[in-house]
Amino acid sequence: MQADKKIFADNPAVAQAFAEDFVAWLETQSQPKVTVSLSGGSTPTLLFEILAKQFADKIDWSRVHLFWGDERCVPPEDPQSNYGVCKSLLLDHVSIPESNVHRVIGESDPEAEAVRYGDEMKAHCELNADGLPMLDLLILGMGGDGHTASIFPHQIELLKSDAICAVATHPESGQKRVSMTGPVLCAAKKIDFLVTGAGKASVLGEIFGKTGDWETYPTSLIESKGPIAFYLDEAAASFGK
Ligand SMILES: O=C(O)[C@H](O)[C@@H](O)[C@H](O)[C@H](O)COP(=O)(O)O
Repeated sequence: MQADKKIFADNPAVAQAFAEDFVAWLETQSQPKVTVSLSGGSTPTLLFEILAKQFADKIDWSRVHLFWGDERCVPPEDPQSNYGVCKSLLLDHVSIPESNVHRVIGESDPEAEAVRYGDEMKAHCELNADGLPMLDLLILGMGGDGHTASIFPHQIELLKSDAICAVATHPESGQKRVSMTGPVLCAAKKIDFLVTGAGKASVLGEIFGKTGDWETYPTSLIESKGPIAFYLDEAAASFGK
């Protein structure tokens, strides 16, 4: 994996820096419609708050179309819902048209929703030569087991799926998720990982050093024709110490 590492003091500093870079990047995008896929979990919550508090009126939200790299198969009011968390921290505080928010319908049947969401992505994203949706920006997180989106090590074959989205299962809880698959993640024009906390350091060290079990981590195998950057706090980046 060829990736640029941007290291900041702590999670708030990562979120602030990424928010500023995101706004600056948006200004470089000349296309009328910009497609952005958000990560889930806890890491991006600070970013959502900063975008809502500091940048609500500095972004032309009418241009921004939001997707989710993965979603838990729960209704939006469930605290586990990635969309639900983003709605309460960001979407309810900015003037983004509802039609620009492409949530995974977590309360639907997972297999049917995986198909529907793939179709929605194809309808709203530019397609590459293989007919895959090409996101302008893909924001990803990484779990302590090296998973990204909801592609976990025990289902690493989802990195090669020929479906746009697939139903994944959390290895401990068994929770079903709808996740973008590897080819779609890797089709993105630009990929930014937000990874913070000491719990991610050892896996990151294996990934960047190509040591230990690095090849078993889905995050290791995310490639892109465009730039990949890791926004890290010092705790996550402490593998180099
Ligand atoms: O739905 C999800 O959980 C994710 O999208 C997942 O890939 C997440 O980014 C990582 O598990 C990191 O989660 P934390 O930010 O909570 O550490």
